[in-house]
Amino acid sequence: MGHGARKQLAKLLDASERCGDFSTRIEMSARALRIEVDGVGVLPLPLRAPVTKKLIAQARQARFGRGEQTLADTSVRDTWEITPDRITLGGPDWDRTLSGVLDGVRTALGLPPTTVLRAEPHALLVYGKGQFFLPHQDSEKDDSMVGTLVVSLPSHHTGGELVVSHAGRSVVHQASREKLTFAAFYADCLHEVKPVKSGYRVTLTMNLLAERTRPAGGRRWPGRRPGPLPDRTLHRAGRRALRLRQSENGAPEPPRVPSRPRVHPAWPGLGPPQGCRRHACHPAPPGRRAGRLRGGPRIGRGEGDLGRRTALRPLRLPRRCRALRRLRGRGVRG
Ligand SMILES: O=C(O)CCC(=O)C(=O)O
Ligand SMILES: [Fe+2]
Repeated sequence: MGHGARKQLAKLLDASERCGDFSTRIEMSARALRIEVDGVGVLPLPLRAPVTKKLIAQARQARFGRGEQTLADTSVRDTWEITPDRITLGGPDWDRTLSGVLDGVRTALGLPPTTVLRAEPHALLVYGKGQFFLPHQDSEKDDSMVGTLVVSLPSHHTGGELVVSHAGRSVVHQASREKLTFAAFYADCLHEVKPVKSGYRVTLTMNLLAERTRPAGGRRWPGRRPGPLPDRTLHRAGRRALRLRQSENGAPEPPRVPSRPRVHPAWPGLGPPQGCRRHACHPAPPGRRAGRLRGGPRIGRGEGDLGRRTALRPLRLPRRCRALRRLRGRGVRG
């Protein structure tokens, strides 16, 4: 990792010591990543239109989950998708860069230093002009998933901002044209991709997994093998992070809603790819519904302002991750 990148991380770590946030963003040199896609080859970064068009030729319409269904509905999600089994990530500095980013993310999100984060590729997404993804939450594939890491590959484009919201606050992540942009957020955050206005936006989405713990001094716990992060450890970590955020924001504890059954994996027939994460979009409760995802008036293509976004909030609570929701007493899943 270069000097500049190290300085940037140090600054980020320092700043975030004081306050864990629900989303964070880090930029890194594009030289850190070598990304190869089956049928296209190694992607030259920054991406240019001819290569991006080759990616689209290899992609399929992206899907999402709603209730028991898996849908490809371009009024909700309009983007191209390449599955992770067709992507190879590498480069001499990639592992070190990613691990530095994950350290920064862990600290910025207010997770304790004993948490070890891992990022697992989920999909390569290509958004052309007018393409978008309406507000939604990402589902967790297992207990260790705590959030999402979106790696935007550098490309010339306008629009296509990633807007992440939680407890009445929103942050907007605009991808760099020259650098890799890493945006991370907790799994309970509502987020959307605004319509791309020009050019192409290309992202690699990754599941953020909290896999094991290590002692604050950097040594492994004696006698412990790496494995899933114990639930209770994650509960405590998230509870502290949540309290910190709530006391800093003055935000009230979110209301509780009844639990809903889990849904089936969102890739029927295809078999769940490794690291599959489901996308769930849920209409708001009746009475608060300004637009519906199915039937009746629809939300405009990606034009949800904050009010509309609120109206489309999922029927479940903000919660850090599946492991943490027991903290709040409810297993609510879309
Ligand atoms: O492309 C992005 O920035 C985010 C995509 C997304 O939200 C998802 O795949 O769940
Ligand atoms: Fe998402």
